[in-house]
Amino acid sequence: MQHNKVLILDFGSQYTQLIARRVRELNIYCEIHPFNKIPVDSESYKAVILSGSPNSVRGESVLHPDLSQIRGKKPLLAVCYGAQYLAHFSGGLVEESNSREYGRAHLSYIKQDEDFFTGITKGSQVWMSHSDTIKQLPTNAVLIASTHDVENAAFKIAGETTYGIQYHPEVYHSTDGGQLLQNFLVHIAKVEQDWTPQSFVEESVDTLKETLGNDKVVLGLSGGVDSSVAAMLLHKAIGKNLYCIFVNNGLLRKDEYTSVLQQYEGMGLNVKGVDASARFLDALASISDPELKRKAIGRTFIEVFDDEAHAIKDVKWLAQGTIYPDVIESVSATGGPSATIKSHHNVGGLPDFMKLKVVEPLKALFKDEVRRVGKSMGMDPNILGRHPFPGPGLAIRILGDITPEKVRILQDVDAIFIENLKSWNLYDKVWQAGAILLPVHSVGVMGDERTYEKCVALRAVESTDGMTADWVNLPYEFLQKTSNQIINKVKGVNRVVYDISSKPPATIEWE
Ligand SMILES: Nc1ncnc2c1ncn2[C@@H]1O[C@H](COP(=O)(O)OP(=O)(O)OP(=O)(O)O)[C@@H](O)[C@H]1O
Ligand SMILES: O=c1[nH]c(=O)c2[nH+]cn([C@@H]3O[C@H](COP(=O)(O)O)[C@@H](O)[C@H]3O)c2[nH]1
Ligand SMILES: NC(=O)CC[C@H](N)C(=O)O
Ligand SMILES: [Mg+2]
Repeated sequence: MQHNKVLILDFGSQYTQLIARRVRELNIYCEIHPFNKIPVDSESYKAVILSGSPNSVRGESVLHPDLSQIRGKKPLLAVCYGAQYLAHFSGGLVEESNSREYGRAHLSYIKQDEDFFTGITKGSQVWMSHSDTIKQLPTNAVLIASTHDVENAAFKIAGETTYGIQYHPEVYHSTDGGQLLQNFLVHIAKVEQDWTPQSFVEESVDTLKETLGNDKVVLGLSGGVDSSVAAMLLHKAIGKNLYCIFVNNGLLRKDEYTSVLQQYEGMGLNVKGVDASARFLDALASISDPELKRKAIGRTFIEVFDDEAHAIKDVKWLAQGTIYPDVIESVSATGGPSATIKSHHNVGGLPDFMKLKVVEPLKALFKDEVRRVGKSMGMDPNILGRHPFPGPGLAIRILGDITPEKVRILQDVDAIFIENLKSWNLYDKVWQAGAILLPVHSVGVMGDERTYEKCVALRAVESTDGMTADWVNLPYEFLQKTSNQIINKVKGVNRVVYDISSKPPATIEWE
């Protein structure tokens, strides 16, 4: 079945992914493409949204796509830069605004009987983020909304289903933003809301059957949400031809290797556990630099995987749990190089010598959608609700070099922290949590004796996608009990601290 789909053209706004999420929340499928790479089958999209941009339509940094196949031919919604772009190139006037406008504003005027604003009333809060402003609309444009400071806050082009808005309906602080997107997509553009987890599962299974036929597929299973859901989908499509490999890299959480293997047993999956702890710890011996650690782990994963794949006769495909943010993070609208903050390990990017074709059934989904898809296949909520856990595992939470003793200490500390979060009903309220072993010794006193032992940090963050995050305000009493338990029970630790840094400027992991 061909879905109704919406095209989002990205001009590099920090909010472009949010536009996609809000559209998907309406059960409408959408794709983000760079503004200068409009898909050749653009006629197959039912509506188009132009994103905002850090650039300006004035001067040299203008981003100028050819919209001749789109404009006037299908419903078009232009947000912020998009709206300025429409105005500027259709005879309007865009100028630098006297005062830059960021944050909260309220609609002070809405044109009567305007379908675009059905269900939205004067006073509605909207979120602004711009320094240019549309001083004058094109002559064929009709003003449909204003705020106190921005007269031309929304307009439509007469005779077309083309709309421009200066504010950002995609950010959650625009209170009626979801309603506005629904008005535009469902009522004006008549896009059907047919994108549901059930339909996704049915169609993916059909497509996978067709693509993979009778071929064998190997999948790296981590116990995490993404690879587990990918495994279930593939299992539905190809059954016994799916070979899952779960690697113990010696850097998993306490007892995770056995508990995850047990969890998978109940799901009917064909999972092979490979205990490669010694190989990973060897590869990491005396390495302290974070990037070198990540590289050593990535390399060892590939070696282990290569060995295992060779043991399966005639395997043709490698399946991966890649999700949408992984895909779009690597596409930059303006093509500029972005800085490497951390080399994320992935069993992806396999070297050519492995000669496997890659299949990625979740590559169009956001994390919350992956969870919904898993739920619709009846998967264990304990797997779906798990906090994300990085592939390099505890290696990037042990600052400095790694020894089996340090791994054991951190596993014990982490287990107490996570167990307590669960028993205090805090686990599901936190997006990700873990402990970090610091390369610091400090003086303490235990039973009247001087100690000189290790210090651990606890970190718990809230986030939607890991791109930005804030530390969680955990109850003092919880922190008090947890710290006490850790120091009393884990030998070698005499001090616990709590990380109160947001991302940015810190990252979630310490390495
Ligand atoms: N211990 C492991 N054994 C086998 N494959 C692994 C292991 N750790 C990671 N991988 C592979 O690396 C991929 C990337 O890991 P990542 O942590 O981003 O995703 P995930 O574990 O599936 O989900 P989550 O983000 O919820 O942890 C996984 O999908 C999996 O294919
Ligand atoms: O599979 C992974 N391989 C990695 O190399 C890796 N590094 C960080 N992470 C996870 O990504 C999210 C963002 O982490 P940072 O703020 O530390 O960059 C957080 O959820 C991290 O746990 C990784 N996941
Ligand atoms: N958020 C945006 O799209 C901003 C557009 C333009 N760069 C401005 O500052 O007005
Ligand atoms: Mg993981």
